[in-house]
Amino acid sequence: MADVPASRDGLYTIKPVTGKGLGFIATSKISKGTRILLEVPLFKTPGSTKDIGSAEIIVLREVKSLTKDQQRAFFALQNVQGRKCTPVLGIVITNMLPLGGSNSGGLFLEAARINHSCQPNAQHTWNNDLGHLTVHALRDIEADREITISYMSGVSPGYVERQRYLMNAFSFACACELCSLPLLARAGSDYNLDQIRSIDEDEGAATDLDQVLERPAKSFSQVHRLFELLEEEGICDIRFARACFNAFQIAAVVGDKARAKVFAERAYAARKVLAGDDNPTTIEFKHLAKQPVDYHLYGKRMECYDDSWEAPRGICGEELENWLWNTDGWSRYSFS
Ligand SMILES: C[S@@+](CC[C@H](N)C(=O)[O-])C[C@H]1O[C@@H](n2cnc3c(N)ncnc32)[C@H](O)[C@@H]1O
Repeated sequence: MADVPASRDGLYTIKPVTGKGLGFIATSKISKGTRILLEVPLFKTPGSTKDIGSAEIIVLREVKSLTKDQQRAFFALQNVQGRKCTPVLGIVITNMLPLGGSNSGGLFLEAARINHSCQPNAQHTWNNDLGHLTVHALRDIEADREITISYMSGVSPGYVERQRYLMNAFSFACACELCSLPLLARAGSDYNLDQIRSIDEDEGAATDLDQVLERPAKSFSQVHRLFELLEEEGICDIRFARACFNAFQIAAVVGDKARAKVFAERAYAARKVLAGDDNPTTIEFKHLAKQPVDYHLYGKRMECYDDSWEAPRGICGEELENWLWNTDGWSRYSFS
C-alpha cells in the first residue's frame, strides 16, 4: 500500500461533554483544512444504516474475529438502539460511518466518539485509495472547542426534520448553534435550507444533468443562487464543494473554458480543505483545474464558446464575481 500520511497526534482529546457522553475536544488551535484524524475501520459493514439489520450475521462474524482488546473497545462504544436490536447491532448502528457512495459503512473506534452538529466544524470522508477515513477541519477551531461532524452529511433539512431524524436514529435532541437559533432566525434559516435543498438535492436544476444539458444558463443562475444561500447560512462543507463542481460542470458543458477553469480551481480548493490532497476526488478536481477540457462532458452543448484559458487579467473580488456570473455571452448561442 502507498505511504499513508499520519494523522496529527495531539490535536484532540476524547473526554466527557455535558449532555453528550464522550466527545472530541481540540487541545490546541486547529487551522482550517488540517487533517485531524486518519483511521482504518475496525471492520466494514455491508449496506447502509438503513438496511444494516439484514447484515447481522456478517457483523457478528466480524466482531467474533476481533482480538480480545478490540472486542473490549468495541463493546465500550455507545449503543442508543435499546431493545430495537441485539447489542452488537445496536453498537454498529449507533456508530457506523458511511464509506463514500459505496453504500457500505465502517466501524471506527476513534471517530465513533465524534459528536454531531448541524453546523459542524469538521468533515469526515472515506478515502478509498488510502483505505482510511479522514476527518478535516472545515474552519479554524479554537483550543478547548468541541470538534463536530454532521451525521446527515451532505443534506440540508430544516429544524423539525433534523430533530426527528436525530431523535429516531441517535436518540438525542440536538441543541447545536443552528438548532438553538431564536424562533424567527430559525424560520429564516429553514427557508434558506429548503431552497438549498431544492437546488442542490432532489435532482434540482443545478444538479440534474438532463436539465444542465437542456438549459445550462438557467442551471447556472440556480447555482449562483445556491452560492448566495450557502454563504448566508455559513455552509462550507461538502455542499459548498459540490456547488463549485456543479458550476464547473455547467461552464464545461457549454465549452466556456475560462469560467470552467475558475470553478474547477474553487472545487479543488474546497475539496482539499475537507478531504485533503490525497483524496481521489480532490486529485480529479486538481486535474480538471489544470485541464478543464478533459472533463467528459466538456463542450457537449457546442463547440468552444470562449478560447481564453484565464479570467480577464487583473480582476479580483467583486469585479471577478461579476464577470464570473455574467453569462450574457451564452445567449449568442441561444442557451436558455
Ligand atoms: C457516534 S456516538 C458519538 C460519541 C458518543 N458521545 C460517545 O460517548 O461515545 C453517537 C451518540 O452520541 C450522542 N451525541 C452525538 N451528538 C450529540 C449531540 N449533538 N447532542 C447530544 N448527544 C449527542 C448521542 O447519544 C448519539 O447517539
